[in-house]
Amino acid sequence: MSALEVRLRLARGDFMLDADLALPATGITAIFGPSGSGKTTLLRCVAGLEQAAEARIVVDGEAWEDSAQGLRLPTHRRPLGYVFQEASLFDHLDVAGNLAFGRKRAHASEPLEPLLRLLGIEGLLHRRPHELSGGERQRVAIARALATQPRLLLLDEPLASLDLARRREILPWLERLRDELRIPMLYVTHSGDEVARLADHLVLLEAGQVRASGPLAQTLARVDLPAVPGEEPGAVLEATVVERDTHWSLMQVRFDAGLLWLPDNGLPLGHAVRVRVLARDISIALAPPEQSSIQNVLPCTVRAVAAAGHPSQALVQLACGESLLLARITARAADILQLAPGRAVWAQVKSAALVT
Ligand SMILES: Nc1ncnc2c1ncn2[C@@H]1O[C@H](COP(=O)(O)OP(=O)(O)OP(=O)(O)O)[C@@H](O)[C@H]1O
Repeated sequence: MSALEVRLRLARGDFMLDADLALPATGITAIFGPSGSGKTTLLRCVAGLEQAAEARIVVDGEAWEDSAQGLRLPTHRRPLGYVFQEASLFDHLDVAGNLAFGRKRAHASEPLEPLLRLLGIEGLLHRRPHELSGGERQRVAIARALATQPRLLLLDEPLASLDLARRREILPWLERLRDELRIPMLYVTHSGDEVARLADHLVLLEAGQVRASGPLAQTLARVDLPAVPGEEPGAVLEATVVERDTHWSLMQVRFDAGLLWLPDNGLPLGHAVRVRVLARDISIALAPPEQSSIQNVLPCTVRAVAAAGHPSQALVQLACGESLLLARITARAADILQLAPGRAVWAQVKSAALVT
């Protein structure tokens, strides 16, 4: 049995949302897809703010909605937290007042201190919302959503109204939530960077249909999924910082099957990182190159080859140990190299970056 079951069918004019998802009990599930694909509608249905013609929503064994049984809990009886794009805090209350709001009705009695520490807002309790930066406001909004001890946290583009600097500031806090909270989080986003950095599980929506739902790394490396406009396909590797070359400002990370040099961003040795390698930054050779400007060369096996949008392009899935990579090359090159599943090749990684 899955910890979070979401089955929905809802028609709205030409738009039809049709989802049947079994999602993990903890961690961040990113709901990703183009504008208008139904991401917000899906979240609103889970929250009971929108009524689907057919719905079955089960959280940790408890049915919140089951249209076949005539069951539908109203929103206020669903133990969930909801975080919106704009932090909707009460201006007339300070942070402490905002956090206290709703706790009584939810019978939430656990102390707030661990939550304040988790989001780094212990020092902000007596400030009013207008005395907070955008990033602090959003951290308080997340804390308020969690203060009622929900069984599910919904986040609808929580970083979309923040500038790049504020987004970078808040991402580490979201990573801590992902690693420490024991409830599922559904996280709607437009941003491939946020997906790569935060998600454990990825749901890809297209025109109301679920095109993919699966663990992040495997799903990002699929060659059969539609391109999301404005997003370059690419894979994510879980790695650890193992060495640095201060002379050239580089650091080396180890993933399960090899090593990569990346621009040094100062993280300490031993630190766990996610590395994003875009498909356009990988080229493929049949033999290890002897003299090349490319420092990162990995032995791989071709797993799949598929058309990639434009007829001149091919997308190649490569297995490197247990990890998967994606390469975008020309269809002509794929033909000349006779790339087919099982072929041993060398992936030259032109550039890889930490997800920041
Ligand atoms: N209140 C509404 N009344 C009628 N149609 C709506 C309403 N809200 C959304 N829609 C339509 O429902 C579909 C799904 O919208 P939804 O907001 O869920 O998409 P989304 O993936 O969250 O988009 P975005 O990323 O732009 O926020 C779209 O076709 C949209 O035009």
